[in-house]
Amino acid sequence: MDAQSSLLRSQYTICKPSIHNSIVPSYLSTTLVASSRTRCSFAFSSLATKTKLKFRACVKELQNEPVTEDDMKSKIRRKSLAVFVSGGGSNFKSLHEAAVNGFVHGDINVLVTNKPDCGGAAYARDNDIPVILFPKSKDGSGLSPIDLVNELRSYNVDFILLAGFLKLIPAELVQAFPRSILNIHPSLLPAFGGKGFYGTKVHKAVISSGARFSGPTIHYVDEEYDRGRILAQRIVPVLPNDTAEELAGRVLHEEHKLYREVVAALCEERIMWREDGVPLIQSRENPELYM
Ligand SMILES: Nc1nc2c(c(=O)[nH]1)N[C@@H](CN(C=O)c1ccc(C(=O)N[C@@H](CCC(=O)O)C(=O)O)cc1)CN2
Ligand SMILES: NCC(=O)N[C@@H]1O[C@H](COP(=O)([O-])[O-])[C@@H](O)[C@H]1O
Repeated sequence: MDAQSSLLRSQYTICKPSIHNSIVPSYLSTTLVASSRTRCSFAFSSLATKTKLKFRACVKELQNEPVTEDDMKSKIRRKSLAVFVSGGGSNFKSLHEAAVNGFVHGDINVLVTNKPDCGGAAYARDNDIPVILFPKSKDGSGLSPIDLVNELRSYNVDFILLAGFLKLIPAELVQAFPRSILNIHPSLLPAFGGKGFYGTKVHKAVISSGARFSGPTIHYVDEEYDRGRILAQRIVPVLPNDTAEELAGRVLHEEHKLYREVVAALCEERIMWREDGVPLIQSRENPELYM
């Protein structure tokens, strides 16, 4: 092993190779994660072109050349996303636009809904995104939980994003996609969450409580309503003469921005889990900062 590779090994925590058959020298055919300021983390893919891109990006980093966003994204696999809606789907549309314009390093490959005539489903059909009915409706149409898991697997779904979906996600789905299902809720959880707290009902309860602030929460989904690990929140003021509709509009505006930022971090693998189980988002600009 030459001096450079031994230096590399001394500075970095060597992890298990994520993918074999790389075309680069053996001492680089592993995942190296910098322990110091310059982070040079790369996992080589089995595709020569991607490996060259990743290797080039890492060498640029080691040579202290600026690494562009494209360099970063060329090292990370583009993610496959499923969105679940029950209503108008403004968060879904916002996320789809972010995926199309490149802000989110992923593709929304399937929409799931319990309301096939809702606005979100119409938008999906207009944009050639397959629509799946879940759960089963009274006439027997729609998928069972196991069939839905299998269907999502057929789209290679990495993450499930709930966006105004009003049915309980069953344990089969939660267990099939661990730490991979997010929900956006229009209050500062744990306040004003749980069964019965959805849509305008949430905002009416916030106003009635006299709370001075509200805002969206994005959290991981577990078997209960709104009890999963909180990942991100934003606050908005509750004004003295607010109607539920006015507060809803103020919160929804923040929801769109927050969900785009969180899903971008998710797809760029910038979610870190603290030892006590709290998930944190690593800043895109400065990897030393978390939020
Ligand atoms: N397993 C989970 N499933 C879902 C979660 C979750 O956290 N874990 N979040 C909800 C979204 N949500 C709040 O963010 C929510 C949606 C609906 C309800 C509710 O009370 N629904 C009614 C039925 C409403 C209807 O059919 O029109 C009910 O269950 O009686 C509470 C919270 C999505 N799923
Ligand atoms: N408890 C779940 C819940 O109330 N979700 C809320 O439904 C709305 C969906 O709007 P959209 O369909 O326009 O994205 C959003 O405000 C979301 O926070």
